[in-house]
Amino acid sequence: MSVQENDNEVILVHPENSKTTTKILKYGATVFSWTLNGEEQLWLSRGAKMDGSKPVRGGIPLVFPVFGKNNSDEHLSKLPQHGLARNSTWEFLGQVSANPPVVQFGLGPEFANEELTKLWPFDYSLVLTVELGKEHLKTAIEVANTSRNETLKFNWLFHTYLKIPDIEETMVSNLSGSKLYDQMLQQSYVDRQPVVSFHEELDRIYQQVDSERIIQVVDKGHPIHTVQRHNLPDAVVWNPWVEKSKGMADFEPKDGFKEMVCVEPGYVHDFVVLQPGQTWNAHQVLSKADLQYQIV
Ligand SMILES: O=P(O)(O)OC[C@H]1O[C@H](O)[C@H](O)[C@@H](O)[C@@H]1O
Repeated sequence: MSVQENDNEVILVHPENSKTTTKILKYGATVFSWTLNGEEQLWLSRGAKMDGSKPVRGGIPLVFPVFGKNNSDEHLSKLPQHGLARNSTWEFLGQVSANPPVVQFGLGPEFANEELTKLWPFDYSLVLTVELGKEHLKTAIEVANTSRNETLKFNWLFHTYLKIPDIEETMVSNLSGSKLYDQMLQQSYVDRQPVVSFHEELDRIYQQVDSERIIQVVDKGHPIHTVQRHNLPDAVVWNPWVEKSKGMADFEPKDGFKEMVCVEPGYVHDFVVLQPGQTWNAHQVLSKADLQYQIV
């Protein structure tokens, strides 16, 4: 059996390599582990809450309908940081393919966190599709506006925590020349550095990065993660470093920031707006892959 379901999680094992697996928690439909030939690719905090009491610190939390904390929209401003999808238990919709194994999860106001749904009372339907390839992990989202008369506006983001051996030896490539909003400096500018490197807390929203740009995480000259995006023009790059890690109760060990970097493909520079009956699709594909030097 390549797909197993229990009360809280769904586990996929690749039929051609039992050491290639992924695990998804129904809470948040959070992918919290992805092993490629026995090697874990995602970072998961040892202090992560897996019991539904808090969004998972690590893996791939799903951000919807708002990225960060909104202060201006009448309804979105009532939601906590990063919305309600990561705080809701999703419905397991089942397996849709055997090789590669593909499963789906669904969320709508009828299943979502009740308290938060009262604060953001819109009609929508989300379907998350997780595909475990021999060499990749694809997560795809479809958002439908199921209302008869109201528009739906939202952000989407895959808050992907990637596991790395050493943040100080890590570079994130292929973002050079892109406009960004630096959340630390609270300023927008164009990144003129050839690669992103890490020496302190870094929290940047790269905006409208051409989807042809394949973002890579490079460790001592080797690409250890390759992130391809479809319909996800923005990419947040984040490492909390020393102080911010100390301040997060579920971030363990405290020096765990050395072994993680978040590269978060999303649609956050603006809202996606759907008219009644419309749908929107996007996906990310994670893999290792050869080094791609791209012209910028
Ligand atoms: O602590 P959380 O709500 O999970 O947010 C974790 C992080 O998410 C994103 O990467 C934001 O850019 C950061 O500013 C934020 O700190």
